[in-house]
Amino acid sequence: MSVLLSVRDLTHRYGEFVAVNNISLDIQPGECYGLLGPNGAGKSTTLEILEGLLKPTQGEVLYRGRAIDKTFKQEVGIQFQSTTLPDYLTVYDCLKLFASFYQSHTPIAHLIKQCQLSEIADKLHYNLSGGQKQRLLLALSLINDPSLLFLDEPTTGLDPQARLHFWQLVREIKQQGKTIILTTHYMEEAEQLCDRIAIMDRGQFIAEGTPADLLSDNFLPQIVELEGIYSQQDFGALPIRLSKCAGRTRVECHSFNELMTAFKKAAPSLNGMSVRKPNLEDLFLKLTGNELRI
Ligand SMILES: Nc1ncnc2c1ncn2[C@@H]1O[C@H](COP(=O)(O)OP(=O)(O)OP(=O)(O)O)[C@@H](O)[C@H]1O
Repeated sequence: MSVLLSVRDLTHRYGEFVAVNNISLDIQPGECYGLLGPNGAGKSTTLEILEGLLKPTQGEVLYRGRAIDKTFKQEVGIQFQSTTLPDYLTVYDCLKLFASFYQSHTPIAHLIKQCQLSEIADKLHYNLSGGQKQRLLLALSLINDPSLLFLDEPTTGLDPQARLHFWQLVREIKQQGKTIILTTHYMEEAEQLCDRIAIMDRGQFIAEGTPADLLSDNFLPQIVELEGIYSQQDFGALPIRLSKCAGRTRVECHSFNELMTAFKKAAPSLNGMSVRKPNLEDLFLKLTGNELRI
């Protein structure tokens, strides 16, 4: 399968400050690729370069093997976090306006149905709720039936129902064969939607791969959290990884049953015990640390 978007040795500086530091990646057709990272990691800068909106200081971006040119703009869709539109436009007017920018476009009725805008098609766009606004921005980004869709933190500020709804929409769009590049601060969102992710920190990629591979490379299969402080000795020679925080012990292990069998002390209290699989939030914190980014 040929690569859709290829990024080589990309660096971007704002003055002396290096915001993106020599990253390379390949986006395959039909995949959903997630760009994750703490505040200030360089995600938006990278995204703007990939969208063709910002010229990198160094490096190249190739779309279908060619440098980004005018045809690229016809083939991509960008869902911005907000868009400035005249107040007097209804949802339908906004779609009509965006359709007029392209020689051919997806039928507006289809987008209204797909993005569940029927009931609000006549509403002024500035009166929409957060979830409705995101659905309109998504519909606008799909107006030219793009092959490649950029979603920049598309569910920030949405309530859980609206977020679940939005995820379903993204899955449907993906099923149509579109390629998606997504940034998000919600690890569950990345786990739900992304085939592959990259975690960025201080302008560099510190991990890249499928969520499943990254989790199995970085964690044992189960995480057991116990009330109280324990040490390796309490579990004999069982291969585990232990960490302690605020009166609790977190144990990574191959199997909960094995862990309990190996336990040398009286059985730990079930109160406050949890058993779960590692997730992307664990991975994110493991790789980027707990320090607040300012
Ligand atoms: N126009 C600019 N001029 C100078 N510095 C900038 C500019 N835009 C971004 N930066 C800096 O570059 C770094 C990366 O910013 P960027 O917005 O790409 O990060 P991000 O990962 O998208 O962050 P967030 O998750 O907070 O949106 C930050 O330190 C930011 O302050």
